[in-house]
Amino acid sequence: MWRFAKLCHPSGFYYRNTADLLCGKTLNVMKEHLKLDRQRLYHFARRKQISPEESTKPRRLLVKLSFAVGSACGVKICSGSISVLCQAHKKTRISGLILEENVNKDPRFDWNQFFTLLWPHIWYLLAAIAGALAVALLNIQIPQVLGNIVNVVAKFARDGSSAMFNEKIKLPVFHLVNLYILQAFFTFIYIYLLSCVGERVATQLKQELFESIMRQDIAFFDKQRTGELVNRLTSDIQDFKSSFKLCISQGFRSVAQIFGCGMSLYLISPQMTGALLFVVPTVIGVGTLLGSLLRKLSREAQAQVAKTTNIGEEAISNIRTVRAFAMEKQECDLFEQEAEKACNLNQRLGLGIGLFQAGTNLFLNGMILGTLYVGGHLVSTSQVTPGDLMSFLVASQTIQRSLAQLSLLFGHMVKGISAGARIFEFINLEPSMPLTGGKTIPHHSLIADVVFNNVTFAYPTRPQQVVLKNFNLHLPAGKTVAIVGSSGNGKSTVAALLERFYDVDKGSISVGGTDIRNLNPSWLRGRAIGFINQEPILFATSIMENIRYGRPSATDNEVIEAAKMANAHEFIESFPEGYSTVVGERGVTVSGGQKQRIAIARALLKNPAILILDEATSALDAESEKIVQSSLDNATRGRTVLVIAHRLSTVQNADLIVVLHDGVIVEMGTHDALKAQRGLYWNLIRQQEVSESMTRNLV
Ligand SMILES: Nc1ncnc2c1ncn2[C@@H]1O[C@H](COP(=O)(O)OP(=O)(O)OP(=O)(O)O)[C@@H](O)[C@H]1O
Repeated sequence: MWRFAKLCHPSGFYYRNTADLLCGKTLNVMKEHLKLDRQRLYHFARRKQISPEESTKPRRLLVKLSFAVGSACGVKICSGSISVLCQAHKKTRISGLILEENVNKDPRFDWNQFFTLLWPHIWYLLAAIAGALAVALLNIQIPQVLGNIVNVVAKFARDGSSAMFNEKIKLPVFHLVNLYILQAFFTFIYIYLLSCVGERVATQLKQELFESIMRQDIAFFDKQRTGELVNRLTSDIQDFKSSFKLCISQGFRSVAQIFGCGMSLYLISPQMTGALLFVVPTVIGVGTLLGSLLRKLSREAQAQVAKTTNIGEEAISNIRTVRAFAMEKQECDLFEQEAEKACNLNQRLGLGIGLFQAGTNLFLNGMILGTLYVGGHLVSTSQVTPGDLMSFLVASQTIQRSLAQLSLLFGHMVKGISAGARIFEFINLEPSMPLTGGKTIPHHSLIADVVFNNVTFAYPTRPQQVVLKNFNLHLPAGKTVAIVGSSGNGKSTVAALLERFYDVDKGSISVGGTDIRNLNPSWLRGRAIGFINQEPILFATSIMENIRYGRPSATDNEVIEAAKMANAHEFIESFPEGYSTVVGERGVTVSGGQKQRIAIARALLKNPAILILDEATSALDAESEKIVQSSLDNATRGRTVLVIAHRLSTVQNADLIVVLHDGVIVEMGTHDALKAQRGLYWNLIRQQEVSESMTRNLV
């Protein structure tokens, strides 16, 4: 219970009663019925702004949570009981709803997480801050030394003699040179150390973010656009890193200089200092006011930049489709439009930051003029020396520069904080389906019969459309079962559920007698199941590495054996570079049939007990189909096979053929038995025969 309390809130205390409430039986009921895990439930409660104080009152939390879930589901909830929540779930799919809640439109920057990230580098960071402060201290002394030099010069000018000038001037000049050398040394130290910390932190963030993205559910990728994810990995990390470095280096230095030089000013002339005093609070006040405005604008601009990147990325990665439809101009126009919007937003942001900086500079220059006027008057009445006036001017200019730098930093900080908030938000996303954990079955004892038991499923992004309804299917070990039916009836969904890309809403799927929800998902996908689909994706590396992707520990000989089994060895050997041939991005430099055979070899290398063929030959011409089909015949021997096919001629020899219509099995049997029934299967065969004969006639 205490561990849960800690999970709920970093400080670990607030949620003690909530933990009481959600633990044990209640939590189990919720988890079972609502598919909520603790983290997601907590996140949901947070998104609905249920404050820690409220959550110490269990009943109020529950009522509020029920109302939040209820109103989101369109269910009227009159009491805060768990059973009502469960009823709400029956009417709609709360798991989908919670998923929607996962990505916040306006993420907050988590300072706790930020400091945790910095903690391992604390000594480097402290040393860098100390270096920056040392530079500030040296800068504070410079006006004083310059003042001393001016006083010496003024004295000789008054006396009208240059005797002993060198002796008198030597000491302050020597002091100044020392200050400059030390300043250079400490500048080097803090910039170098800060670069080290900045790069380490950025790399760690990048790794954590990438890991988090990689472990998300497939449903997450159904919703998120690739461009936005890439943007977070690149420009958000870059923005965060540069603003972090700037804030630490210039922030500390500027603040120290403002205070140090402020003290010097006071010591030189309290009257002149008094006039300056009201400037700092004014600048800070205006800065805070403009802050929230610029933050909002910065968020909008960054989101628009992400959108633009996404459009560009999509067009580039699908360049063949773009070219085939002669859509280059439209793509360019769309990109231009979005880039223009991003440009406008960034220009408005620039305008805001520019106005702020220009205003600050104008104000500060006016302040220098005022100082000169008042200072000149004090010198003329001998209340201060010319050296003091010089010191005062240089010190107040140092303050001016520091304030200007702070205002500049302000823009960077705004950008960095919103980039950081988005990065942390994605790092903290908890997938509803873990990648590891659960049982693995030793490969040799895996009796891979597969049973779909009363499965009902709708995609999380489209919860209203139930794709499979009470779907029951038994795939006996070592047999081939084919699923046929017209397009959009849920055939590929069956394969996706068996791979556990999504969890079923109702019912269960078992492999070798074990519910796949209790199996280790990585083992299930990585070892137990092989998957070959219509358009396999190859990586832009060598054929050897592409096949080895099936089992990274495989030796070269094992790779070659798998290629032989997939009828791929011959054509690979015919390439001048053989297995070292690089296939280009997404495998563009090999033909469709060759790509398919490489993919079969890749799947065979796993030696999976179950093989899914999702329209594996439908993209090929008759000639290639024959070769690939013979590779598949090799591949399916001794395995439990699920075939999804459009071309019915390819499944005639299956042990069982299942006809799917609207997510429901309407016919089931062997090819001959189904043909004899003269039902939907027979109709599908006739439709296909008609279209094939029409094609033949056309040719
Ligand atoms: N990721 C997804 N998110 C939401 N809906 C989806 C998703 N994938 C498929 N669907 C929908 O689920 C339904 C079944 O799709 P599925 O791909 O399983 O059909 P299919 O029978 O394999 O079709 P085809 O033969 O054309 O490949 C379709 O209405 C489709 O629009």
